[in-house]
Order: sequence, then C-alpha cells, then structure tokens
Amino acid sequence: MQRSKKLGSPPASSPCECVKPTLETGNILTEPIGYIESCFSAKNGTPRQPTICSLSRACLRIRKSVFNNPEHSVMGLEQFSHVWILFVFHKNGHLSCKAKVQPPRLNGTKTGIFSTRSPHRPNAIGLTLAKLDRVEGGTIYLSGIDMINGTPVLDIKPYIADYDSPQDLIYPLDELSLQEREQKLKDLPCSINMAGNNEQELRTEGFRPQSHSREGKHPADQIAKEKYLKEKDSTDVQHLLHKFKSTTADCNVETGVNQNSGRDVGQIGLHQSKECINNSLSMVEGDAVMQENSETQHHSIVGDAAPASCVASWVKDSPVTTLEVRFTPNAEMDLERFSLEDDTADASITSFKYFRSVKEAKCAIIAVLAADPRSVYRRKHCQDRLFYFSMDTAHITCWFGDGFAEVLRIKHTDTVENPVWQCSLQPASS
Ligand SMILES: C[S@@+](CC[C@H](N)C(=O)[O-])C[C@H]1O[C@@H](n2cnc3c(N)ncnc32)[C@H](O)[C@@H]1O
Repeated sequence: MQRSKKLGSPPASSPCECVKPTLETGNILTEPIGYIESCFSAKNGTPRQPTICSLSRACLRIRKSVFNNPEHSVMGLEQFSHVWILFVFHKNGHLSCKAKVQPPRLNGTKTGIFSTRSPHRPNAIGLTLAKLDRVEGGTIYLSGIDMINGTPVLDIKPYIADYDSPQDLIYPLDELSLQEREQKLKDLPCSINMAGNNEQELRTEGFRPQSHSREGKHPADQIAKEKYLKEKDSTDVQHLLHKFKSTTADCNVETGVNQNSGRDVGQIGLHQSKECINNSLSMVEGDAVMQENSETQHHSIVGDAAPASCVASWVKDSPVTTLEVRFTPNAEMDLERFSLEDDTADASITSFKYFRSVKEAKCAIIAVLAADPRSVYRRKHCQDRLFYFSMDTAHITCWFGDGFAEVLRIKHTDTVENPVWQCSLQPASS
C-alpha cells in the first residue's frame, strides 16, 4: 500500500488536497511523549515480541515539551506491574506496506497484515506489553521490551488484566435460545480439543470456554484465575468452573507457575543453564505478586472467571523451531571480560549499561538466539553467513546450524566499527 492512497471514508481535505489533521477524521498529528532508551541499538537481534527476553531493558523519560511536570503524568502508574506502550516503528525505512506479509514464524507463507504483528503496517504503530520495573520522577523503567533505542513513544496505558484479557463466556441459560447456543458452539476455534462428554455438558449448560495459548499467556491472567478460585462463592459457578477446567485441560488452559513460564523456558533453548531458567521463574512469580497488589478486581464474578482467547495455530505451532544456543570457549571468555572484577562473574560492576551481571547478559543472548532472530530470507538464503547483533554494550557474532545457534565472539561495542549496521544482508523484519 502506498501512503498516498486514501483509506476508507474520505478524510477532510483542503483545496490543495492535503489531508487536514483533525480528530474527527482520524488524521491526527502525533507528538511523541518520549523516546525509548533501550538495550537494542538496531532492529537486527531485537526480540520480535517482549515475551522473548524478559531481561531486555529500557527507560522512557516523559518529555517536558508534552507536560511541564512529567512526573504528574505518571502519578499512580507505579501501582501497575505492566504497561502497554504504543510506539512508532520509526526505522521501517519506508511508509509503504503490503496487504499480505510473511511473518518469520510462518517461515515464508503469506498471511494478511492485520493477522500479524509485522512492523510494516499502514500506520507503522507498534504495541508492546512491557513490565514496569519502576517509576522515578517523570521516567519509567521497563523490561521485557522489543523496541530499539530511539523509538518514539505515543502513549502509555496500564495493563489491566480484567479489561485487557478476554474473559470466558458464561451465558445465563435462559438468555440464550437453543439456536444461539448451537451457534456459539460452532464458533469454537478448531484448535480446541474438547472431549465428547464435556462438549455435551457444555452444550446443555450453555458454557463455552475458548482455548488459551500457553505461549501468549500472561502471568497476570493466572492471578485473575486464582483470585476467581479463592473468591467465588457461588456453587453454580464452581460447578461450571470445574467443567471448564476439565474441558480445557487439552487446550493448555490449566495453569501453574511452571506452565506459565513454559514459554520462557522453551524459548531459552535446550542448553539453557539452570540459573537462567530459575531467573525466568522468579520473574514470573515477581510479576504475580505485583499484580496481586494492583487494583484490578472490579468486575462481576463472570468477569473474574478464567481468561479465554484463541490464536492462529501458526503462532503456537510455528514451523520455526526453538534453537539450542551454544557459546564457543572464546565467546565465554569474551563475556567474562565485561565483568570489571576479574574473579566474580556475578559482580554487579560490569561494563554493561542495562544488564546487571555477565550471567544476565548470557541469559539474554540465549533468549534472543533461541527464538531464531533471522529474517525468513536470511534463514533460507544465507545459512552460512555470520550473523551480528548488539545488545547493551555487547556486539555479538554468531552463526546458525541445523537446530542451533553458536556464539563465536562477543566484543564491546566501543571496540567495533559501525556495530549497528554491520548486522546482515537483510533486516530481521517481522
Ligand atoms: C514484530 S515487531 C512487534 C512489536 C510490537 N510488540 C507489536 O506487536 O506491535 C518487533 C520488531 O520490530 C522491530 N522494531 C523495534 N523497534 C522498531 C522501530 N522503532 N522501528 C522499526 N522497527 C522496529 C524489531 O526488529 C523487532 O524485532
């Protein structure tokens, strides 16, 4: 799509055909509320979604040109564990986009732009759910991000599980005709694997769960469900929930810290160290505790029920496999040099800006590579090429083999010429 093409209903235009930016037509002029300072300096190697690397950090200073007192604008935000960040893909390079794209997880197969999270979309707007680590004055500190340094941010909104994750559907029986119930059952996503008996029971009781992807599952969702289990007092609803649980066991709806964190563990790869996995787990638990403290439980009993959503099967069962990540002895030694105290790999004094230890940096590198950050083009046509990317002050050189990524060298970005653009033939666009 070319930018000049008009979209939908005609926008208000002036005699010279310029599109007037007005709220009513939806043609607004945006002003960034701030710019992301992130551990990723280029698109290459930047995670494709925030869930890939929980150790990726960033900060955002609210601009004084937007609010005289930036700290006023983030007042109360510290009560939330996660925030939505709306931003501009300012490094897309061009403003045109195609109606069909090839997301890396589909490894070359095309699908409609609006069924993907591709950066190349008509309005180049990105949406990331980030963990809010802390708020200091008019600055917010984030982790689990997928935005590069310098990304213009348009808005911040608190993540509120009750509002932002679909709730399951419990229909009052008398409000649904038999026909409506039949229709709702037909609407069930095909990926749901329901046992015959349960399906029958659901049919008769008008209860309709939808599958919930384990991969996309958020820790906060688990909290909503646990709260529901603790607080519910209606025996009818308990009965329904029991059916919901038994029915959805096949759909990965059953929860628990291990299952929630399965995403992190899976993506970190086969050779992930135990510490890395423990890190991921404790982060999931940390999220959960924070969310418990936030004021999000204002919904009715139905609203508090287990969350439900459904995603395209290619998102969960991508043909692109998780890679094993290895480090050569040279790369291991390179990494140790980032520690400024020779004998303590865990030293908090490092030459990193965002990572707090060498171990954290290693976990983050593993997480990024395990998810295979290569573009489809590169995966198919440049298999024997070296792959470069930067994270924090580390410039990483690696190569990919069958089912694995191997880190060859890790240099300080200060010692590398043009570390940003040196990356690859093709940008790892999504
Ligand atoms: C697939 S997009 C997803 C972003 C967001 N989570 C979303 O769903 O809208 C993430 C990728 O966008 C690219 N990216 C990040 N920040 C960008 C920016 N400011 N301009 C252009 N591309 C960017 C990186 O290559 C990253 O891997």
